[in-house]
Parts: sequence; structure tokens; C-alpha cells
Amino acid sequence: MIPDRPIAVAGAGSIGCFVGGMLTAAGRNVALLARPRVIGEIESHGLRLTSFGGFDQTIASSRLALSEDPSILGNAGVVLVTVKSADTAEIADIIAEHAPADAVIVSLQNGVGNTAALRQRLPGRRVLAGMVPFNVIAPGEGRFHRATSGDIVIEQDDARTAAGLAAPGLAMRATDNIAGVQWGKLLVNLNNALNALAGLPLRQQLAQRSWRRLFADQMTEGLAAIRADGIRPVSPTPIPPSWTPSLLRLPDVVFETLLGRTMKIDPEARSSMWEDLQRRRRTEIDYLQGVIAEIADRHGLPVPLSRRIVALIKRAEAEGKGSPGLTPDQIRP
Ligand SMILES: NC(=O)C1=CN([C@@H]2O[C@H](COP(=O)(O)OP(=O)(O)OC[C@H]3O[C@@H](n4cnc5c(N)ncnc54)[C@H](OP(=O)(O)O)[C@@H]3O)[C@@H](O)[C@H]2O)C=CC1
Ligand SMILES: CC(C)(CO)C(=O)C(=O)O
Repeated sequence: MIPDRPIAVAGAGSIGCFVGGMLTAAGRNVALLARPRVIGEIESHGLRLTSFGGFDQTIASSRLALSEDPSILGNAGVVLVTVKSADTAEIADIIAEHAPADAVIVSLQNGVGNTAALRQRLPGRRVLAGMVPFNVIAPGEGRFHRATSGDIVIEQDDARTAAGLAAPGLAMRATDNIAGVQWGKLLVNLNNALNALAGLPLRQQLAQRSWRRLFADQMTEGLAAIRADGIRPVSPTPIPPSWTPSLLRLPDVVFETLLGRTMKIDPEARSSMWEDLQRRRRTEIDYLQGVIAEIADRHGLPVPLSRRIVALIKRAEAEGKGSPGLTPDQIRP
């Protein structure tokens, strides 16, 4: 059992507001630790949750606890960590100071290092890894839109946290191989940077074979690196990681049919890294392609495409002009 106290969201942006909102819609008591910009939107417009399947519900701000003050974590039974990876250490220190010692802490972040970073700064606490396969975008005015399909996966524990957190419209399942699941998601997240550099909606980008070839080539580099490290990734889709590069290289019509059978992806979907560039925020590139490059270095493997993409994203971050709108030819080293 998880403690029967509020579910707090530490760093409520796209994922935190959507997940926290769905839990509130299901009657759970939710507290959002958020920035004033996000709080202002929800106070003015309510928290509007929409999804690719037609779901559309607005939660009145009075149904949620909302604050930029970390003391909002004070009575939490569960803390969902939904900050970007660069903010994990800081949020861990906030949790250490403000959340009850018996609260279960669940990371819903991308990347493979956040849970270890939380555990290191939160010794003796129950910290679980999670993986969110679906995309959420934040078009503004308090709306958080789930633009792709998939169920949340959480590390299995004796308290059955995944089952305790699941809600209608927000399926969660437990796994005894969360590390494999996180590595599988990291490989999929290698497209986040391409999507950010392209400045195109995900569906439009993935409809073009030239973009998919770049994605496939990066995934091939990534698979070689992580296999050299003895890692066995588990795919977040029904397609095994080792098949994905070949499938990405298929002609457009064949790929489109296959994609339609494996996942739902609506025209609004865009990667969280695209949103970071648009909002002039630091991206998670060091935690995605950066990790592949670091492993490749240790094994003496060449990963020129991953390195080139790290450099292009860093350049876009430094320029602070949003997505540079590059073509695949401008990206290839
Ligand atoms: N968006 C998506 O579709 C998906 C995202 N993910 C992963 O989920 C994680 C969260 O992503 P996402 O929701 O997109 O990120 P967002 O940037 O939308 O949300 C994080 C929010 O936390 C805020 N924040 C950071 N530190 C604090 C603090 N100390 N107090 C209050 N608020 C704070 C940030 O503010 P500020 O902007 O000021 O830093 C931001 O508003 C990432 O690891 C991402 O990769 C996983 C699957 C899909
Ligand atoms: C788009 C998605 C769901 C998969 O790459 C994602 O994880 C993100 O935007 O960060």
C-alpha cells in the first residue's frame, strides 16, 4: 500500500500537470509544486486535459493544491518527480527538506540516471523509477494535451505502487526490469533532438524517410554502444529495439501503415526537447545522446551522428532562437 495522503507533483509542467490532472479527475487528492507561470494559467483557465482519443476535461483550480512554495510537499504520501533531468539534484534537495520521510518518490523522467541521482541525495527513502511512453504538449492557457498512446511503467515494489497510482485514462503497469525499459525509451528519445532541430510536428517529421533514416542511424549507433556495455533495452512499443532501425528505413507508405498499427500519434505531438528550445530552456541532450557518446568513448566506438546532434542542439540552446528548422542534409556529419 502507498500512504493514503496527497500525491504531490514536484515540478509540474507538461507531464506533471497531465498526470496530476488525471489523478485529480479520478478523485485523488493532488498537490502541484509549479512555477508561477503554470500556476497563473491554471488559476485563470482551470487545468484542461485533452488527449488524442478525444478526452477533454477541465479541472477547476479549486480542486487542486497549487503552489511555488515547496512546503506544499509537506503532507505527501507519494511524490512524482517531473522536472527535467538537469533539475533533478535541486528537486531532490527540496524533497529531502520538505516531503515526509515515508513518502514514496517516483521519477517519471526520461533518461537513465535520474533515479540514481535521487537515491544518492535521498538516502533511506523509497525511490522508484518510472517511464512515461506518451507525449504531452502544453499549448498554453492551462491546457495539457496527451498526443500519443502508451501506458506508464513503474518499477515493481512490495507496496504495489503502480497499481495504487493507476487511474481511469492513466494506466500504469509494474515491471521487474525498469532499467531495460528506461534504456529502450532512451533509444526512442534519440528522436527528441531531431524533432527539435526540424521544428516539425512528430507525425510530419516521422512521415519523411530522410528523417527516419537519421533516427535509424542514431539508433544503430546507440544500440552498438549500449550493447557493448552489456545493456539489454526493452522497447516501449511492440517492436523490438533491434528491428526498429530497419523498420524506420522502410518506404513511407509501408512505415505509415506499421506506425498506425503500433501507436496513436496525433498531429499536435512534438518532442519535449522542441518545447525546451522554443521556451529557451536547457535541453536534456546531455542525458540522451550525451550518455550514448560517453559509453561509446569508453568502448572506443565511433558515434559521429550522435556527437553532431549534441553539437547542433547546444548551438541552438546558445542561440536562444527556438528550433533552427534544419533539414536532414544539414544535420548529417
Ligand atoms: N513532455 C513529454 O511529452 C514527455 C516528457 N518526459 C520526461 O518527463 C520529464 C518532465 O518533462 P516535461 O513535463 O516535458 O517538462 P516541463 O519542463 O514541461 O516541466 C517541468 C517543470 O518543472 C518546473 N520546475 C523545475 N524545478 C522546479 C522547482 N524547484 N519548483 C517548481 N517547479 C520546478 C519547470 O520550470 P522551469 O521551466 O522554470 O524550469 C517546469 O515548469 C523530463 O525528464 C522529460 O524528458 C517523458 C515523456 C514524455
Ligand atoms: C515524444 C516522447 C513521448 C518520445 O520521444 C518523449 O518522450 C518526449 O517528448 O520527451
